[in-house]
Amino acid sequence: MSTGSNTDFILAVENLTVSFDGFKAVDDLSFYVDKNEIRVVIGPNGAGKTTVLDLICGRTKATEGSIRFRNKELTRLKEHAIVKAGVGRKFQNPSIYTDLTVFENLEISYPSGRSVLGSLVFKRDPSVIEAIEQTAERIFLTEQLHTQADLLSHGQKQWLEIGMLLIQKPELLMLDEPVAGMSVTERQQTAILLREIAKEHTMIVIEHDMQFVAEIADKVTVLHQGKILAEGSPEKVKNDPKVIEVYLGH
Ligand SMILES: Nc1ncnc2c1ncn2[C@@H]1O[C@H](COP(=O)(O)OP(=O)(O)OP(=O)(O)O)[C@@H](O)[C@H]1O
Repeated sequence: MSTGSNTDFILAVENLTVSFDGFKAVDDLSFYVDKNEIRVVIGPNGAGKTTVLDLICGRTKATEGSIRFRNKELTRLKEHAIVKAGVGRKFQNPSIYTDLTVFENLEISYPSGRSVLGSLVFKRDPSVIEAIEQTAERIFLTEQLHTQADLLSHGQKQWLEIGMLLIQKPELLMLDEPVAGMSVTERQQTAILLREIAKEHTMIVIEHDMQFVAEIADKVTVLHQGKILAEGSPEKVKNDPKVIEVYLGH
């Protein structure tokens, strides 16, 4: 569990607003995330969850408000600069190189590792190999290290993409529905994996599966129409009549 308080938060989102042709998808939103916290964002379709992640990673520009990550203002930065500042994002569908092996996918993702085109004279650095092997072990893919990514199960592909993020050591990882399409066993393993990752990183996760949310979340933020409907422990949020009315009851 996170032991921090609002005085040592790593991410401070304040009065964040984005309008699309006058429609406020995110409306004067403020929330704070502690270091090593797993924050889960839930809410009905169209609540603004994905847009919040898009704003944090710079894919969408805010109309108003601020996003401070380790006291650095992100709203003025370009996407690549936000990645460089330590923010990694995984999208809903795995974006891995299907014709490469697990090893090669991780190698490409390693900072200053081999480029996609690769060079024939490229010599593998032992420290890179070690980082790849450690990451593969964490994401349960040691035995598949030299398997072509295309042949992995859907769940294993999701883990590989998490691994591709992890190897870049972002301080903040943002995951959009990481267990979508996974089997029950894969979900359980993913919960263990995320709790393990949270020892060294901070995470924001969008998720619908409330069982999974209860297993991983330190704190849950419930969005509705671009605003916070409720926030607190998974238990507190689950029993909130407003949350039951607009989301869980459906
Ligand atoms: N680039 C855009 N232009 C116009 N409208 C947009 C844009 N991006 C998002 N929206 C709108 O903003 C609202 C919030 O969308 P968003 O995808 O963030 O919701 P969500 O909570 O992630 O929903 P879901 O669970 O369905 O993914 C929706 O009404 C969506 O149509």
